[in-house]
Amino acid sequence: MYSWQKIFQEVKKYRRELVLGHIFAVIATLISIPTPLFLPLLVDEVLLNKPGIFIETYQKFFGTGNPVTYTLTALIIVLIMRFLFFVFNALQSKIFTKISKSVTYKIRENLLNHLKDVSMSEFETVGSGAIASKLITDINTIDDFIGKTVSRLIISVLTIIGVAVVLILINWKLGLLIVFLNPVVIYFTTVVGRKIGKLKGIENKAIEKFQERLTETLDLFWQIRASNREKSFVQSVLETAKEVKETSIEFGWKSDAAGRLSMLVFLSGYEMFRAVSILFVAYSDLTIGLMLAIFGYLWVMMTPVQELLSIQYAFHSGEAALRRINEILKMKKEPKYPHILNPFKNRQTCSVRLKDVYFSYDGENYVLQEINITAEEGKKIAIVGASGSGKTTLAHIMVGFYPVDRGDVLYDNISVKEIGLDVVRENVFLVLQSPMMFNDTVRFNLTLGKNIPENRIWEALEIAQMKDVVEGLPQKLDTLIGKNGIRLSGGQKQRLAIARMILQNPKIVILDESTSALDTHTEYKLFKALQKYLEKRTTIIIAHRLSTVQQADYIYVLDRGRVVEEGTHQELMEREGIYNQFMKKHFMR
Ligand SMILES: Nc1ncnc2c1ncn2[C@@H]1O[C@H](COP(=O)(O)OP(=O)(O)OP(=O)(O)O)[C@@H](O)[C@H]1O
Repeated sequence: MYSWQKIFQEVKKYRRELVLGHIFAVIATLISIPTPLFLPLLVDEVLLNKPGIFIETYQKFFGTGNPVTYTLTALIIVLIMRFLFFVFNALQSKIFTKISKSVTYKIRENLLNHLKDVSMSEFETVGSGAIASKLITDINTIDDFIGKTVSRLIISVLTIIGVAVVLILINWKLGLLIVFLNPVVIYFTTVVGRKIGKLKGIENKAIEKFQERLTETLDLFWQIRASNREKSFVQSVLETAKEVKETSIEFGWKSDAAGRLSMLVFLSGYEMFRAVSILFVAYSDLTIGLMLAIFGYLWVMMTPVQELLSIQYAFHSGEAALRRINEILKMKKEPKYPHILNPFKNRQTCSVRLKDVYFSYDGENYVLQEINITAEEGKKIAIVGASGSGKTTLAHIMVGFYPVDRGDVLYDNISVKEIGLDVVRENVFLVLQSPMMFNDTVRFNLTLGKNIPENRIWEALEIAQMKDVVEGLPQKLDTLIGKNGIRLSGGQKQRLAIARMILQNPKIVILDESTSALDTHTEYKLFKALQKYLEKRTTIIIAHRLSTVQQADYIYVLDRGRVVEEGTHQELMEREGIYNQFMKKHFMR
C-alpha cells in the first residue's frame, strides 16, 4: 500500500539530485533575499541624504558618485541578481521536475506490475474504466503534490526563515511580529485545506464514473447504434459528465476561494504590519528607507507563503487520491505457484486432467461440480453442452484464469500448483470464440510483438485458411485492422486467432467454439489443414457442430455444470441420452 512515507522513501532515492537541487534553490534564495534591499536603501542614502553602507561601499570601489550613478549601479546589481535568481531557479526546477516525474512513473509502474498479476475475478469486478481513471487522474493529483513539495517545501520554509531573520535584524520587534503571524495563516489553511482535499476526492470519483461510462459506451458503440440507443447512452454519459461539472465547480471555486481567503488573512496581517511600521517610523528610530525595505521583504515572503498554502491543499487532495490508488493495490493477485515440476519440458505434448473440480464465481453457487475429465496424451476430446452449461468456464479453469474451489487441474498428472500458471499458459493455448484483437497490423496481431520469420507467418495463415484474405489486403501483413479488428469479419478474426495459436506453437490446444463463425466448408478445410498440426498435440474442442465434435476421440457432455454423459460419438449416439437429443435437436448441421 502507498503512504506518504513510502512515497518519500522513493523521493529519497534521488539523494544526489535532491542535494544538488537544493543547493541551486538555496543559492537562488540567497540571491533573492538581499535584492529588495538595494533600491529602498537609496531612499535614505540618496534622497534623504544620509549616506550609509551602499554609498560607502560604492565610494570605496568607484570614488565619489552622484544620484544617477548610485541609482544606475543599484539598478544594474538588482537586475543581475534577478537574472541569476532566474537561472538558478530554472536549474533547480529542472532537477526537481525530473525527480517528481520519476517518482510518479515509479508509482504507475508499481501499479501496472500489480495489475499484471491481479486475478481475473478482481479485474472483472473493478473494471477497466475505473482502473484507467486511477492510473491517470489520481496519479496526476499525487504528482501535483510531489512536484510542489519536492521543489518548494524546504526552500519556502528556508526563505521564510531567512526573511524573518533579516526582518529581526532590521527591527526585532517588527521581525517577531511577522514570525508570529505566519503560523496563524498556516493553521488557518490546514483547517480549510482538509475540506478542500475531500472535495478533490469527490471530483476524482466523479471523473472515474464518467470515464467508466464513456469507455464502455465507446467500446460498445456498434451495439448501441445497432439497437438505436445512442440517445439514451449519450444521455447517461452526459449525466456522469454533469456530475463531473458539478463536483469540479464545487472543488474549483471553493479551492480558489480558500486560497484567496488564506491570502486575505495574510494580506490583512500585511496591512496591519504596514500600519505598525509607519508608526515605528513616526515614533521610533526606524528610517523610511528601512520601512520600504521591510515592505519589500513582506512581498518576498508572499511567494513562499503562497507556496506553502498550495502544498497544503495539494496534500489534502493527494490524500484522497492516495486512498483511491491503494484500491488497485488491494485487488487480489492470482495465486503464484512455484515451478517445481515441468511436465511440458522436452515433450511434444501431455495429458490434461480435471479431477473432481468444483468452481463458483461468487463463492456460493457452483457453476461446475464434480468434474472429472481426462484428455490422454495426444488425444482429442470434445466438450458439448447447452449454452450456460459451463463449457467456457471449464476452458478458463484449465489455463488457470480462475482457481478452482475444490479438486485439481493436472497436466501429466502434475497439479498446476506445482507447475506454475505462467508455465501452463506458455504451453497451453486457449483460442477464444471472440478473440481479442489489437488496433495494430495483422503481423502484430499474429506475433504479439515476437520476432517470427515471415515464411512461418504465411504457413500459419495458410493452415488457418487466411492466406488468401491477407494477400488481398492493401498492405498485406502490415495492414491495420482497426479497434478490436473492426475491419475484419468475425470468421476472419477467428482464423487469425487460430494462426496466432499455430505461431505460438503450444503443446496443448483448447479451442472454445473457435470456428463458430466460419461457414461449414471453410471450417472443414481449416480442420483438415489443422489435422496434421493437432495430431501431436492434446486438443480440447468445445464445439456445437457435429462435424467438429465427431473428430474427437472422446466426448464429455456438460449439463448445468456437471458431466452427465461421456464416451465416443458412436457410444453416445447409441445411448440415446442427452447427447443424442442434443445433436439431433441443435447441431446436425
Ligand atoms: N465472469 C463470470 N462471472 C460470473 N458468472 C459467470 C462468468 N462467466 C460465466 N458465468 C456464469 O457461469 C455459467 C456458465 O457460463 P459459461 O460461459 O461457462 O457457459 P458456456 O457453456 O460456455 O455457455 P455458451 O455456450 O453460451 O458460451 C453461466 O451461468 C454464466 O452466467
